[in-house]
Amino acid sequence: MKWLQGRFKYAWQGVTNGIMKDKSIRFQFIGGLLAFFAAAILRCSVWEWLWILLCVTLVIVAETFNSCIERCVDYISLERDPRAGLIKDMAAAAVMIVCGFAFVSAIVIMVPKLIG
Ligand SMILES: Nc1ncnc2c1ncn2[C@@H]1O[C@H](COP(=O)(O)OP(=O)(O)OP(=O)(O)O)[C@@H](O)[C@H]1O
Repeated sequence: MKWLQGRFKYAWQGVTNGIMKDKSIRFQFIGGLLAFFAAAILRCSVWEWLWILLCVTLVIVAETFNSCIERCVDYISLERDPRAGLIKDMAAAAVMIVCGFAFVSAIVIMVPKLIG
């Protein structure tokens, strides 16, 4: 049980440090809160809420991994190197792909409610 508490404490530290110290993670958290706010205003169904929750979770997880990879690369070396650039670009691509999925989901769920 103590082991589990320790794990949770360190993971929670990771969440708070991510929000406080990384502007990209903070930005995605704020975006997620806005998505929840929109879902509440538009009276989304339980399934729509779950889909929005999935999108927000995926985006925040992808951004967290992206920031970790960027920091790992910078920790190893701050020198410019095409291999370092490729690693960072691929990590950023993962975020962009997930954001694309979330954007399409938002259009499909929310636009019909806004129109009619
Ligand atoms: N060491 C490096 N060598 C070569 N190219 C790099 C290097 N570091 C960054 N780059 C290039 O610059 C881009 C931006 O990298 P950077 O680390 O500034 O991330 P960022 O997306 O601006 O995130 P943040 O705003 O959180 O710093 C990378 O995607 C990569 O193309």
